[in-house]
Amino acid sequence: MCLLVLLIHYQYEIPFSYFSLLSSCLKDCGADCAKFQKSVLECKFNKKALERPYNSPHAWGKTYGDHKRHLEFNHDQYKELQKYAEEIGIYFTASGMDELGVPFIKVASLDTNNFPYLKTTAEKGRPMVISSGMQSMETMHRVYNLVKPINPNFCILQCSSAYPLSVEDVHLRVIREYQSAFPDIPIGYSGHETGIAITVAAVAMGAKVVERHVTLDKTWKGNDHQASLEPNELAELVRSIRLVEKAMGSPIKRLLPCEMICRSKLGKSVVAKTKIPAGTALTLSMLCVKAAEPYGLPPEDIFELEGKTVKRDIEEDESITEEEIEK
Ligand SMILES: CC(=O)N[C@H](C=O)[C@@H](O)[C@H](O)[C@H](O)COP(=O)(O)O
Ligand SMILES: C=C(OP(=O)(O)O)C(=O)O
Repeated sequence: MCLLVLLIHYQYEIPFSYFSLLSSCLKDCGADCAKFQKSVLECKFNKKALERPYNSPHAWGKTYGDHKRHLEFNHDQYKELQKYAEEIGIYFTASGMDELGVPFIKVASLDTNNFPYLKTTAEKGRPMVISSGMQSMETMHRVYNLVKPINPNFCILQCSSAYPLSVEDVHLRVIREYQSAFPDIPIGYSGHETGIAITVAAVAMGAKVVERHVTLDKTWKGNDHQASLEPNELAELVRSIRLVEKAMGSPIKRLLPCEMICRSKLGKSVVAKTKIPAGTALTLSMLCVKAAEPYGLPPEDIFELEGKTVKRDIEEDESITEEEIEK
């Protein structure tokens, strides 16, 4: 069974007091990890970008800088959240930080082509989860070639960065491209679509790490809420993922023990269409295919029976078994 880490992206627009509630809910739903975003805005944006007016209905300030400052947790709040995650037994991490001692570092899509940051992060030696929204395949090859020699312990997530993401923009097939281009690392999926079906399909395609945003209410103000899952959907997603993981099973196609009951009732055999006296050389016109008692020769071998002789008289409608055929 594949190892699946479910990353949960908290919505930072939610009042801080809701986070303990969300954390226990994530734990109850069976998620493995709660993930946040953390940034030092002056490092992430230049002055003009912070001063840019932000007119979105989801804006929490007049400029993008004011908006982002409103949303950012401080260090103590992160420590508190980390402590709570520890208490309830769920992994805790964030994109863009490692000073809190997280088990792995998430490189958010916006930093994936930030090669100095990527190099420094890889040099820390922690496992990395690198998302690929807003990037091209060529850039992802360069990301792989940069990170691999420094830190082989990383995975790449297919991701398209729009909120909510429309179905046509998901491109699950990129998962296959990544799997064949980078066969020695796990490939995953960071989804911003609505609902759970597409994320479950990503797991069926072999995604080993899954990230979704989570919220307590999709109608709340904030850019990502609509693309997030509410607790009942999250629980359903985890259940469905675990189910699909099990159902992926083995690539070996064979008759299963659980199919024996059905085969004994409905499985087809070679049956005599007419009475066949001992010593007769068989022709196809003497044979037919039926569900029969006892179970006889498999019908897929019927053409090989032509010309073979039978050892004893066989009655019309009787199954033909291996023992009755001359070698
Ligand atoms: C690419 C990236 O960072 N995407 C993040 C993760 O998916 C998002 O949470 C954005 O931060 C969010 O959509 C931005 O919304 P606003 O601009 O309203 O703060
Ligand atoms: C933006 C993030 O995730 P992604 O790029 O996977 O959407 C993030 O982790 O902050």
